[in-house]
Amino acid sequence: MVEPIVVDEEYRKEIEMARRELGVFITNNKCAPLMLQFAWNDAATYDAKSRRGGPNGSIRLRIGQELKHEANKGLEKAVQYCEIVKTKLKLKKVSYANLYQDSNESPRTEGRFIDGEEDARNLRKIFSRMGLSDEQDIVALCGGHTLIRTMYPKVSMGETHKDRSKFEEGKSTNKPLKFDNSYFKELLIKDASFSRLPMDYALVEDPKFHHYVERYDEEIFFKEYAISHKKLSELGFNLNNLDQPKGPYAKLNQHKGLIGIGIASVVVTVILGYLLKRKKNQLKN
Ligand code: HEM
Repeated sequence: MVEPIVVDEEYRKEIEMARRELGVFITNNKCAPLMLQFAWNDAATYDAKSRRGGPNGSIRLRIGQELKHEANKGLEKAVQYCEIVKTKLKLKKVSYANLYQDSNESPRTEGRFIDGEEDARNLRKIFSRMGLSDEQDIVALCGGHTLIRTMYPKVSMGETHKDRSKFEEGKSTNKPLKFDNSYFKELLIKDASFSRLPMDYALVEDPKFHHYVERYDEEIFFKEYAISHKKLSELGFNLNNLDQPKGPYAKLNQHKGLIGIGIASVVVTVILGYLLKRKKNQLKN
């Protein structure tokens, strides 16, 4: 029988505090694109077969290895932002040590990097490896690219395009800080003045992906993005099967799907809350 999960009250409070603080930080520093990409790249290491990797913040522990990979260009900044929040709040329970069980994972995550050059086949391969093989999840989540602004000359907080991107400078959307369905609309226009990643084109060219690109008016996109993002943030957690990886942090790992482990996994949920709130405000005004 599965024992009920008891979440330490102090731990829960710290997670809530971190969530609020990160929300404010992201708004003030206009760094939602960076943080969303950071959260995604961390989650995208998940391997459904071995149940290793995933949205657990372990990306931070592989500085010099994973973070130095070109696919993660400039994401050290996101780690620094998380550190700022962690230090400011003087978090005791939510510790990076929570994540150490994944810290010696780097050899296993080799080959799980993404670089934007992927075609439709590779996109399916990446998401299937993560256990997200449904086309709806793939296209909805890739809608996160509505926030891409790495291609702009100035990205955020003094960074330049070169600090964040290996791709040509250009514009990838008309409104890079606005979370809406314009990514899909602009993909369909096929306007050559937009800079696109090969994976972006794959979404319009593959007939099954195309179906979702066309279908995504703002309402449907938001609804389905929220569902898929929740799945993303819970990768590796199954309440009915707590046979989680063993080791000193196994207990903490069990809480993962409920409140998230460590700051970086909080980022995933904060981002979603932030984006949805932003959207609501936009509709009000
Ligand atoms: C397999 C799928 C994906 C690939 C291959 C991919 C690849 C990339 C690449 C290469 C960049 C950097 C572009 C540049 O250098 O200018 C990027 C940026 C970004 N990605 Fe993805 N991505 C994928 C899926 C996603 C998903 C699912 C999300 C969100 C849930 C996401 C969110 C972002 C964001 C927000 C940025 C912009 C960061 C910024 O402008 O600061 N990506 N992606």
